[in-house]
Amino acid sequence: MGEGEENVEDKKVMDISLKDLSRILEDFAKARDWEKHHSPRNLLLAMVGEVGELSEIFQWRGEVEKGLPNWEEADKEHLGEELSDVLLYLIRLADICEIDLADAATKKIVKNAIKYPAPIKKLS
Ligand SMILES: Nc1ccn([C@H]2C[C@H](O)[C@@H](COP(=O)(O)OP(=O)(O)OP(=O)(O)O)O2)c(=O)n1
Repeated sequence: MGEGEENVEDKKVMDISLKDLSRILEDFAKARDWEKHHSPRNLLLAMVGEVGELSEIFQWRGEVEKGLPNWEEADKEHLGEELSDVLLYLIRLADICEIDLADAATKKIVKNAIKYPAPIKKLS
């Protein structure tokens, strides 16, 4: 097990930065000599594959209620894993492309707020 991996597997992580996850994924790939496979295109295709696996969980279920009240715990756990696979490939893709994802996402939220201003609430 590489540096940082024990930490994320053994206890519930309440807060971790995108940068920390990036470094863990970099170490993970280095330890397995996978860096040669982690090209932007390969990572993008792997991520899209995981989006497909994520979609399969929702496929044929009909509309799903917020909080997934009627789901089995095992299905919720599976959902968490597929969401994580998408996130991890996205973070790795951004890192390999030398995009600071936290910075880019924060700037994009600001841009969205300018494009879609919230309606002004009247004082009553
Ligand atoms: N070359 C690789 C292969 C895997 N992973 C990591 C990123 C994902 O989080 C996870 C994906 O692993 P699998 O390809 O085994 O996919 P699943 O975990 O979805 O397994 P399965 O497809 O059997 O459900 O492993 C990676 O970084 N680089």
